[in-house]
Amino acid sequence: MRRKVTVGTRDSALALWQTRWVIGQLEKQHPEVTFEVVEMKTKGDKMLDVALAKIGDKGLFTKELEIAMQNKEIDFAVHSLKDMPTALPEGLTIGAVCKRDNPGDALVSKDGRKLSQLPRGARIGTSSLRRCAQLLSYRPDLQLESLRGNLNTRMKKLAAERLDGIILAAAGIIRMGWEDMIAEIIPFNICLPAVGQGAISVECREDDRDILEMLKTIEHSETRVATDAERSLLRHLEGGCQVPIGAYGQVKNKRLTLSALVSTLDGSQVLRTQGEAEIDGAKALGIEVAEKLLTMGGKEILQKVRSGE
Ligand SMILES: NCc1[nH]cc(CCC(=O)O)c1CC(=O)O
Repeated sequence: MRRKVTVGTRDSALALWQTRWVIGQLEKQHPEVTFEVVEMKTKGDKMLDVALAKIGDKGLFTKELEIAMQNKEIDFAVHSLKDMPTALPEGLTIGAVCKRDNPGDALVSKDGRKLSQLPRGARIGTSSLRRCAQLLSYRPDLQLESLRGNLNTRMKKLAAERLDGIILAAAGIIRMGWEDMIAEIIPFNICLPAVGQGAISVECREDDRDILEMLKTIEHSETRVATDAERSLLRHLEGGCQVPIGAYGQVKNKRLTLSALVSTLDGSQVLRTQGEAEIDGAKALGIEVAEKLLTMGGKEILQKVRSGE
């Protein structure tokens, strides 16, 4: 085993927290190894004020790290699985998917009100098409305002822009130590999470045996299986950030379930379905549930959203 390992990460507070967490776990098993952290800015970090759906680039938060990995400047990179494209660049692989934290979306509101208690026409900050569509479907009176930036920036905008609330991934809020600010984890029947939400992933070179071996110690097989199903669904729908798509996989009693959703941007049409399979059938289940959505009318919805109608 090598003595020194170089780890790439974005430089946001959340990314650094996640990277330190991964290194902390690895150090328990490999006290002889020194981990050196290399902070990098990705294109997504340089365009933090632009709506993701408008940039529409795959690998916005990963590409620079991936190039550094291919060039052997870093040995592995720590990501939020949610930010990873479903197709990886040549020669790279996901060496570990770690145990998922709370996968839900959380409401942080002005005076701790829950979603159902917000006044009519309340102004809610989120730039995610998936969150907007589902919130509008539940409460068409809500006014959704664009909200981008790192978690710190978004939290500050709650007060600065006098919003009634903002929606963020629960996992991110909890990792930053702001759990007390969560008014409500929004139930999945109202807002189904993004593919991979709440899971940290580690990407590395697929031929780097030492690193692959090392990463096995932080792999969580149930999270891997669940998120494999979600990512397979997203790949089949050719999702990305331009279409409201939600999915949540879960392993219970050695069975895998996958719930999924496709919606129009305004939440006027929301399709939901689910499926179940053995745990070794994650990829096939993702495709099966995606196909179900497409035949239920998802095909027309995807066409509508993509053509900008
Ligand atoms: N899109 C940015 C992003 N990527 C991962 C997380 C949260 C952490 C996670 O899902 O593991 C967030 C913040 C958010 O969506 O509020």
